[in-house]
Amino acid sequence: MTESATHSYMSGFGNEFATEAIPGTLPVGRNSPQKVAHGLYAEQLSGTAFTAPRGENRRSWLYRIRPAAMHGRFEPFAQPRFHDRFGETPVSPDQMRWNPLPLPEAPTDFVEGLYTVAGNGASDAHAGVGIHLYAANTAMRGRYFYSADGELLIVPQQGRLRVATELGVLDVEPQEIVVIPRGVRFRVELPDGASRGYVCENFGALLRLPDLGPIGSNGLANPRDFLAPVAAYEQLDGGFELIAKFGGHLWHAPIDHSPLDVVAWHGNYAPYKYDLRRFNTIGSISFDHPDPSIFLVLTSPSDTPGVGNMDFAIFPPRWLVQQDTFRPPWFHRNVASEFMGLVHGAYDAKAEGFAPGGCSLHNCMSGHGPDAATFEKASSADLSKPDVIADTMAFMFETRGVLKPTRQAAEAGHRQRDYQACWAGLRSHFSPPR
Ligand SMILES: O=C(O)Cc1cc(O)ccc1O
Ligand SMILES: [Fe+2]
Repeated sequence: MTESATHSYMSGFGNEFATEAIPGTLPVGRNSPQKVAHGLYAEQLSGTAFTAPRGENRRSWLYRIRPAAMHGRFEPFAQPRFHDRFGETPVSPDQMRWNPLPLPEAPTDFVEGLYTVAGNGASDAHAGVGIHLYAANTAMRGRYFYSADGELLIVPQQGRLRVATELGVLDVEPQEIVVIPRGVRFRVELPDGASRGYVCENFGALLRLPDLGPIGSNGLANPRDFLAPVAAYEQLDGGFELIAKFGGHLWHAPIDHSPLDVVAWHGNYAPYKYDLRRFNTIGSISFDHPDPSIFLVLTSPSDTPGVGNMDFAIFPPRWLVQQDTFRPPWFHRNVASEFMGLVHGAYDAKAEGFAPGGCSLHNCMSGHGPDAATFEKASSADLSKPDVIADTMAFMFETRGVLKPTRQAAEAGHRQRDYQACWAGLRSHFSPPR
């Protein structure tokens, strides 16, 4: 177990964990005894099909004060900025970029602050993603949320998050990520007040560590650096609200107690966090800039081998030593679609305009790459010296399907209408031999 400021964690990706806030709560040698210790209810939470292969099978057993079934009737919940209405306008192949989502002035909690940018697939078909931003300034009070549509990969950019979940509490800061499994109920507190970040709602297969192939048995994100919370429960009665995202719509139901009432749990379906600064970055030490798959942290596979429903890659600090090489990302067009965000610092393909908290979208086969200033600089850089890319953390949600912006994102005031101008200065240098 490792200690954070106030909470303990258990380490390892997808382990079979067992944790008790009150010792002696977990049944021994069975999951569902006739009577659970301390008068608790036993409840199974399945994240994969019952019959999924053992290596992919995820479920946890929760021992709780009241079962999750206990709440009032769901009614529609109005939060018009958070939804699955991707591609309401014709999806243009334009490269797109946005300034950071403005921070709210009125009191806004995490759920109220969610803002959908783009997405693909369909949550009810368990394929695709929703990509959202959040900008919030107040803790969720008396309110709990879960998404039945997908697991939530949260990438804070400004401000720490305290994520109190059914399975325990996670403290997360910028340059860390947290993943909340589909269905897990949680509340977000904002210890630093105004906070902003990115969320990938993964409708597809659960995120997992990629295979390492010839890299070997270590490297990239190492399993032991993933941290799951220890059991922590609150025993609270009151007039609370349970908000659900289900089928692309938001719903709320009254609940007369806190659903974060799990005293002990065991299993391998749990929230986790990971510090991106622990990533063991691997790159070229000879020539050429490698494909960004070398920077893969987590992947949600699709049904086609080697093709991700969603890949989460980062562009962390690293040394560049390649010889006879244009060192920054090359110009390219891909079959995959790329949503990028910047947590911290500057990104090595863009000298200007890609601000921390901002985002960009380069869809299937839309040409992109270094801006004109980056190209000029890197084309004449002195390659006899290594370059260090320090103090930076960019990331990419890369998807198999086209990312369709929402109307609000396509028409947003913070969209950079002149984004294409960053390549306008790339002149023709062609001089054929005479
Ligand atoms: O477009 C981008 O900036 C992301 C990216 C980075 C890289 O190093 C190689 C390919 C790629 O798509
Ligand atoms: Fe790219």
